[in-house]
Amino acid sequence: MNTSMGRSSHFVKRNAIRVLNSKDGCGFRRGCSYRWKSITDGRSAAFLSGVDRFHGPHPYVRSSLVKHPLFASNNATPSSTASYHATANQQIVARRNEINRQKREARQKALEKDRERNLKLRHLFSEEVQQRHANDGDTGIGNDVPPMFAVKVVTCRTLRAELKMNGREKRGRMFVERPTFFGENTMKSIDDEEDANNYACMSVKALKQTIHEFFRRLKKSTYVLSASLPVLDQEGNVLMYDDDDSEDEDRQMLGMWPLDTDEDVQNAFFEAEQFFLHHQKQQQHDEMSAMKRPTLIIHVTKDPNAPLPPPPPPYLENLPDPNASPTMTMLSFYAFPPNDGIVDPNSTADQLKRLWRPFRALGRVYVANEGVNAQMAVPTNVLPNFLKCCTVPSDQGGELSHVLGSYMENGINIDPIPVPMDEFRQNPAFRNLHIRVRSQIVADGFDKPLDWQSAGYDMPPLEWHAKLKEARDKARAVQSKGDTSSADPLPIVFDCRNGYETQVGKFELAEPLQTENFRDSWDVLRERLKDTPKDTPIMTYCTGGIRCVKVNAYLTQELEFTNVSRLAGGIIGYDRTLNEQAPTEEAMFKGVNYVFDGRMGRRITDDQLGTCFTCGSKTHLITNCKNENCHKRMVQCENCRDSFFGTCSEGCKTRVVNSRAAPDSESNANQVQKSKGPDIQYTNLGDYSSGHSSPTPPLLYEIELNTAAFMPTGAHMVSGAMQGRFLTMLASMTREGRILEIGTFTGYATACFLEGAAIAGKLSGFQRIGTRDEGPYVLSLERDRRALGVAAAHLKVMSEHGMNDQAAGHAAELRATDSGVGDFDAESVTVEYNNMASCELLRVSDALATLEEMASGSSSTSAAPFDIAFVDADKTRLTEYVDALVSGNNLLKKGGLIVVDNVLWKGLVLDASGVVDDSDSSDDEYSPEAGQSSLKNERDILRKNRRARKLANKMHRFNSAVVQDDRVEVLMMPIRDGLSLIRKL
Ligand SMILES: C[S@@+](CC[C@H](N)C(=O)[O-])C[C@H]1O[C@@H](n2cnc3c(N)ncnc32)[C@H](O)[C@@H]1O
Repeated sequence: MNTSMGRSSHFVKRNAIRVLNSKDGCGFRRGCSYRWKSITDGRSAAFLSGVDRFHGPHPYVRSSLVKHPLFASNNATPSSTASYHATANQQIVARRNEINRQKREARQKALEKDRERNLKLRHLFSEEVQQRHANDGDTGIGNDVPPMFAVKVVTCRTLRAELKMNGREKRGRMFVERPTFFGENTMKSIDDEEDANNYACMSVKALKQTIHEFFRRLKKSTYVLSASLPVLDQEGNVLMYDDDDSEDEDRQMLGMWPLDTDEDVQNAFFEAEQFFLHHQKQQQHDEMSAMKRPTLIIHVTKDPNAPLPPPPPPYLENLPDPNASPTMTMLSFYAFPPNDGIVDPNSTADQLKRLWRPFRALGRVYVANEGVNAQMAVPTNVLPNFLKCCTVPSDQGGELSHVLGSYMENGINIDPIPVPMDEFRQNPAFRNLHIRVRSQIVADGFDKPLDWQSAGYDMPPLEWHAKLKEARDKARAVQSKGDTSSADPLPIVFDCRNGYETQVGKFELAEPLQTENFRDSWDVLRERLKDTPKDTPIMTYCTGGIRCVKVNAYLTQELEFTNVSRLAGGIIGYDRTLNEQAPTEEAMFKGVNYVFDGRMGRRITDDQLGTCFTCGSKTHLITNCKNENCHKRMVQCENCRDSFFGTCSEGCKTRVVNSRAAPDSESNANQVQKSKGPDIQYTNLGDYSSGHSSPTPPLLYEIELNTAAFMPTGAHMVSGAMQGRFLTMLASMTREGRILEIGTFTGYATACFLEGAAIAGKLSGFQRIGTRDEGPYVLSLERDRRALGVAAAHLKVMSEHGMNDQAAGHAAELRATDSGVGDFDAESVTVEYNNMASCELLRVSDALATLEEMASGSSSTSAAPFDIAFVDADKTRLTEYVDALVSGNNLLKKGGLIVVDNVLWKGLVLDASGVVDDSDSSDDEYSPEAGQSSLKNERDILRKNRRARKLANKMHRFNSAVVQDDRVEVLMMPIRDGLSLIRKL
């Protein structure tokens, strides 16, 4: 960029305040990289796709900039955090690569060995070698012996069952090279490595090694080998049989002899050879043997002297098969072991993994020095065993009593209604069991830990229920009759969950702390309680109880309150206890209990406390945006969820639609992330069209979101995805890619034109980057300094990073960090894109005046004529703009195209009457009135707006005039708010 952009003074400050006050935005963390999102305002979201520009912003939703609290501290800048994560990620990736490399090498070695063995076998099997052996007659007894032994290996039933060997592993055949010393009728002691290689299988060790290559599972067991000669059928074929667990004596009776020493092994092969030669003789005699080579049967049986495996711990006795469970049970628990806590969290995590493996449980478990925090799904048929495993004391075989056991406050919170397996598979709360070691099980932000053992009274759910009911009745009495007779003050009830959790459900009388993160609670509590007497009863609750341990420790130890209690087992415990012990009682908790697993929430009562993020109606549903790049958590009603395909905005919806419609274009750098899920059922043609158009580059979505954040009242003015793609297509079809834009705003259409101009330049074979005088070049005129500042930042990102996901990330950072965007205080700025096209943003006081100057050739701004002029500003003077563009050839080439936006003027051109009041000529879409009028969602309301009617009349007059102008040819297209293509003849 060839300009210095001024720091935004007024602008930055204004948004900084918005950040601090923001209640409706949220920064969030996904995986290990921080992602920044802003909640766009409803109206801009509705306008983002460009499908519907008529819908106004929803009054319930305010746009805001969002700042992640992590970055709020002075020393944690986004870049330092990002670099920290980058380093951590690099280490993980390097380690993974190293492991993969080693695996590859080992595999390569094994393949190489296999190949060598196969080659050798093939050679030995070759007719030539067989023939040579036959001719050599090297057995010393004048008969020919093939160079290979066939060895049939049979494993016993006990081993098969114990090692869960499949059919193919039960038995098999391998070929062994006949050792040369066999011809000399001698034994060989095989002790060095070379010998072992040359005489594979001629020692116990070598034989076992070869067997392991075919029967890999045997490695895990202790077994003994014995051998027998083959049994032949009447035609001389070797019979295979299933082995059983014969005792020693039986084995001898069956003609099996043990292979305990190397000598035994060699003798066995020797016997096999003799047996074969004997049969060969017989074959010559009666021509019946089908045995082609010496054959030995090797029996693999469990070693009777192997030590017995230790008995299973009591909790694994009679363990049913967890895979056969028809349901899953959701549960949660936490423990703060006293004294030194968990001394070695890593080994505890390993221990938990090992002990819980047989249960096939899923979930998310955190282990830290301070304790364990678990949310899990356990197959219901093994639940009793699992509970035993976690709770049995050490003297009864329990291995977890030092971390869980009696330290699990309120035991294990078990959801009373198990989830059927089908349902669980469709919408899994967890997919794996993740046991992670963390510095804390609940991040609190304290410099040093408090005493978690001393955290107020742990109030049983029914007592809590009664207390709350009593307080509610008292509060009602005070309200209705002004009865203040009671001496006891009402308790303060704190909902200690984060703001988003309380949106869909809470206890009556509760005051939500409204934090974005748990660690923000301390300031909120200190401020709220600063004038409260220390003996005021304070009751706290959260989802499962763990957060209240910390809150109450803070209230008692730091703020010195004396009458503090917390709901034992949290809302989950309350729900279960009430269901089990007082099912007829009306629950004091209303709505949905938000939970941190795939279910998102458990409905406790039918009350709908939430407000739909999209339409503002009441709902109890909470969800995450289905656009995986966004994933914003939001309250959204069923209707909006269906019409937005589970996404939060038109922008995200289009991304999801595009990504599902383009399953094969993954290699495209601009490809948006592919979403999983069922195929989309399109409900309107706009969605269908988006779904069947090439994906919009990710950068453009971020430009829309930035516009909503930086220029909320004008966010509806951006061209949007559908129109933007159309403009790119038009620009790419020109010969030179020379585009003039009137009305840059935040640079959405400018970016589309620049993209198209670069394509045009490439297709036409331009060798140099375009300039004012020739080649692919976009000139965009704008008078608003703030809009230009935002546009300049966007085009800089595009110039440096392109339009892909990475570029989108940089653009998203602009609104997240509020940096790099300021009022434009230069005259112009030029950026280059793709080594092909350049783009100049020019600040003007009036675009029409600048155009007229350029047309006359007198201006310093003059440029070679353009292929396309996009008129997207100053809608009351369209006739003058078209005039300036078509008279003379300085501005627009002969045959060039003028594109005029908004020619249908929100549909009101239909109503346009013959009475046109010209008195108001100060049109500007980006005016306060325009912002206000677009707040309203219905055309009828617009009809009542005098100014809107006047503008519609003007537009109608322009449309009627231009179609009669014989210097041009017009095609009006009902895309979005109407686009007229006006070709200069
Ligand atoms: C509809 S917006 C442009 C939107 C943009 N082309 C896009 O697609 O994202 C109109 C812009 O024109 C600018 N504008 C209006 N009148 C103007 C004038 N006389 N001279 C220069 N700019 C003007 C406004 O400040 C506003 O930013």
